[in-house]
Amino acid sequence: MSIIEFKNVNKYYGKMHALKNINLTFEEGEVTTLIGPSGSGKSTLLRCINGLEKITDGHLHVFERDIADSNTDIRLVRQKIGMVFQHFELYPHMTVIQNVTLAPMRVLGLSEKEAIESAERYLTRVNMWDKKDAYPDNLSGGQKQRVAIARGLAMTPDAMLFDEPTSALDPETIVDVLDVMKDIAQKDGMTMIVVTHEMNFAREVANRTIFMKDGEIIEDRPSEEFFENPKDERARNFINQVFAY
Ligand SMILES: Nc1ncnc2c1ncn2[C@@H]1O[C@H](COP(=O)(O)OP(=O)(O)OP(=O)(O)O)[C@@H](O)[C@H]1O
Repeated sequence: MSIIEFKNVNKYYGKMHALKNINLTFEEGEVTTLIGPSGSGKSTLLRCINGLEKITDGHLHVFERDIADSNTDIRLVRQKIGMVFQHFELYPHMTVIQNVTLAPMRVLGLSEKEAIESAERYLTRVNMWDKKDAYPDNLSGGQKQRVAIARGLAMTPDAMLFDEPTSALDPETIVDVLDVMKDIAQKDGMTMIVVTHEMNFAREVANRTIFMKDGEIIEDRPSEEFFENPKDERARNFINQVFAY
């Protein structure tokens, strides 16, 4: 059974047709990258999955719940799906450990002791336990993003969405974040959907690559095959451009 299912999904922002008749399914344990030029609808597609954007028409089921149905409790869906944003979205007035323990205590009902134990496990995993008492403003972008990933993992999600997680980072910190993501994909078998411009991550870590342009899915194939031989000219041009330097 697919965990995410798009059927004839359209999304408009006013007159802008951002997603055009999307039909897609995602399976448990898959690592998928969404790639394509700026403005092709990648973030919109990702954000529809956890209800941050509303679809205009069509059907979208996530963990068997109809996302477009106003009776669906979107919080239950979000509990199962972690989200990592480009700009981290950490609470600046809270320390690292407070950021990571907040939702597990409030939403999952963990005691403080349990939440701290869990935070230790995940912050150690992303090599940030030694910074547990630091405030986000005193961390590099890459460190903040690793905390954001630990915060997502601490909710023990069934899937994780990443929206350009390395686009706002200095080049020297990108690799640390990608290594953490690779580790989660390979050791945990986490279901991951990653919007990224990091083609080497797409090629080497993701099982599947979806290439989008102008709100449409142009190619959707195993990453190895896709990068070996993009079939569509638009995909070929894109790949040639991004690997040109
Ligand atoms: N909140 C919004 N209101 C109006 N238009 C929007 C909004 N969000 C996105 N768009 C438009 O929808 C289209 C798809 O945007 P989206 O951010 O999904 O693309 P993307 O492929 O993720 O691009 P990028 O790689 O630049 O982040 C773009 O033309 C964008 O300008």
